[in-house]
Amino acid sequence: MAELEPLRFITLEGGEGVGKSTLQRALAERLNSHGFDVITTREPGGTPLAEAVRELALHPPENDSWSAMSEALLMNAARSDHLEKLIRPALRVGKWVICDRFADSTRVYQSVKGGVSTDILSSMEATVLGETRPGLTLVLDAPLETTAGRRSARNGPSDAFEQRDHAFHNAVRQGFVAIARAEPERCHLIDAACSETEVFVAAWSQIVAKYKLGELVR
Ligand SMILES: Nc1ncnc2c1ncn2[C@@H]1O[C@H](COP(=O)(O)OP(=O)(O)O)[C@@H](O)[C@H]1O
Ligand SMILES: Cc1cn([C@H]2C[C@H](O)[C@@H](COP(=O)(O)OP(=O)(O)O)O2)c(=O)[nH]c1=O
Repeated sequence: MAELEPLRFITLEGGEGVGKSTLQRALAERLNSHGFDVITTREPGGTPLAEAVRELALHPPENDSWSAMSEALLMNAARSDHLEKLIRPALRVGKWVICDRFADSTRVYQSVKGGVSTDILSSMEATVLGETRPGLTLVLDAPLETTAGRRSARNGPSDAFEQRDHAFHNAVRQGFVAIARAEPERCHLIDAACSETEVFVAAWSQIVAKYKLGELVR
């Protein structure tokens, strides 16, 4: 049987401030420069409804918060809309889609938060994604000191939450590394402590290899 081509659907994963959006812009620019049509998008979000869910999920009313189960449902509801209205239609007409965070973020964040079993998270993921699985997932990894520095350079001094939650950020980091190691066919771990150029070169070489772009992009 002929091997199926990987979907031109690339996801970028990793902790906050690791460099996903920066890499997304650079990859889209490079693909564009070779004449490919590229959609860049993010999760939670990417469609008007999913962006509304993002606002709800990330900024609940003061003195209230979502349980991990509610968050997992919200992320999956947003993802379902995003897949249906943006990602699948784009892939169908031959566009590339580069998404800043996707299903691995739910696996990691909602399980680190506790309270939802891996079985439940996996079954939600399978139901929502169906056949639309990323062809390539680039997992950006860097020491927490590096990402904390980048976040505070971006946002100003890190807030009390970030200071307090070293253990949380560490669990998130380990969660992404574990996924990358468990699924080497789909995922590639990138040392994101390097310069922007080095991160880009590592990511681009994975794309060239995975999609056999070879002569097309030289
Ligand atoms: N490889 C890198 N080296 C140094 N700084 C970086 C690198 N990648 C991104 N940055 C900077 O770090 C900050 C966070 O990057 P960003 O791409 O927004 O991360 P994320 O999308 O993962 O939260 C930004 O100010 C960005 O310019
Ligand atoms: C996609 C997704 C994100 N998240 C969280 C991770 C981030 O804390 C937040 C998205 O915030 P965002 O500002 O996009 O993160 P970053 O700083 O990496 O650019 O939502 C989940 O908890 N579950 C999910 O499924």
